[in-house]
Amino acid sequence: MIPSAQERTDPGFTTAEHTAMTAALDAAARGVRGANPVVGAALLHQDGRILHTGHHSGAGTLHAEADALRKAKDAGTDLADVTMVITLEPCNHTGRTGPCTGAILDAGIDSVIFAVHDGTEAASGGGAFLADHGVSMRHGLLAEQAADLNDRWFTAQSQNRPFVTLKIAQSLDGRVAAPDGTSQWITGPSAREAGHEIRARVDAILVGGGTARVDNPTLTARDAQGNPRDHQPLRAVMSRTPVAHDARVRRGVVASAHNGEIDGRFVWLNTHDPAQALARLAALGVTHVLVEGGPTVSAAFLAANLVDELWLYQAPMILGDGKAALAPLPTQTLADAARWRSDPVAGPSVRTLGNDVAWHLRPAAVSVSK
Ligand SMILES: NC(=O)C1=CN([C@@H]2O[C@H](COP(=O)(O)OP(=O)(O)OC[C@H]3O[C@@H](n4cnc5c(N)ncnc54)[C@H](OP(=O)(O)O)[C@@H]3O)[C@@H](O)[C@H]2O)C=CC1
Ligand SMILES: Nc1c(N[C@@H]2O[C@H](COP(=O)(O)O)[C@@H](O)[C@H]2O)[nH]c(=O)[nH]c1=O
Repeated sequence: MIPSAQERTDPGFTTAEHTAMTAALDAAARGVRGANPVVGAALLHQDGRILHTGHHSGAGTLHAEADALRKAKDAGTDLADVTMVITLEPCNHTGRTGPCTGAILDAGIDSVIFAVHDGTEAASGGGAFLADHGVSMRHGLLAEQAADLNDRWFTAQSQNRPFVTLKIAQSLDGRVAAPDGTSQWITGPSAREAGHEIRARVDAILVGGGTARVDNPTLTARDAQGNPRDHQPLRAVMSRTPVAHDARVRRGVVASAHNGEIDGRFVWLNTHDPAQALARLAALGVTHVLVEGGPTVSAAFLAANLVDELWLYQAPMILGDGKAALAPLPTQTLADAARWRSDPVAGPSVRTLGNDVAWHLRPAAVSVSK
């Protein structure tokens, strides 16, 4: 569930519209974080009934508006006297899917309420476009909640960088490897499979040189049987030391679902600066990157405030010594500690996976101008 809707009704909106936006926000939370914002939509009849809701399930899938309209079409719902209530301004461009503005006009919807503007260069202007085509447009309803829902996505967009997901698989005492460097495996099969699901939906996966040297990982996306998944992320190693010629991460892997030229490729990022690494990945077309450690690189991204989402997998194992999950950060006193909060998007923020626990988090600080 999304943080509860604000108690007061926004001026200019009815209670039914308020309820519909709350339903749209809840629907948005069924999506996943990544290259695209999470978005929800509700079709509200004049008589107060919410006819259908829709949500966006990630890059390449139907947008929330189109999802709600598809449900309406499948159910044969009459869309006369219906307002489309959306958490984000409808897009006005053709990306991997068609423009939502067109879908709204085609469906004969003549009234739209959206919560916050889509300020991205490619998708913005949908509100004005629809108004020009005779649709009654209103916005600002539950804008605070809607802006908060995608705060880090807006930040990443404004910084022209990929959305960054960090994954850590640690012991009960917060360690990611034993003193001799062994770490496979700390978490069990279910938690690791969840990690592979993330690998399968990002454009790129990044590790530091230490992980590349100690683990010699493949960084491929695999299913529960160990077979390669259709989509393979670009595999990146961030280090000043060149990556060994025979490193597994350099080995070719075939992505059968071709989403771009970078799929399954390897890239060496010769830098210690996370912002530079992201700029390089962005130039290659990466919009969502999974940072899989190790502790030095994870800490560098956190110190630079460049982590938008964190998946923390914790195993009931005590190592006692070995690598801490994060290299030291500059925090000296509790008041300066970086705060995180449970993420309501993509299912329960805390869940049990086999013997392990997965905790889905996002930075607590709101660092976006709304
Ligand atoms: N359980 C888990 O989830 C995971 C565990 N691990 C474990 O972690 C251990 C490796 O730890 P660690 O060496 O910290 O791994 P890292 O992957 O963080 O690699 C650190 C190395 O990356 C380079 N580097 C890149 N950016 C920076 C930066 N900003 N500052 C300093 N160096 C940077 C340096 O190499 P160079 O000098 O060549 O430039 C540095 O030595 C292994 O034992 C591995 O098994 C690793 C990943 C996940
Ligand atoms: N040890 C550890 C993880 N480690 C991560 O997995 C990488 C190995 O990837 P691959 O060679 O493709 O299987 C390794 O380098 C590190 O990034 N992950 C987890 O989910 N649980 C674990 O216990």
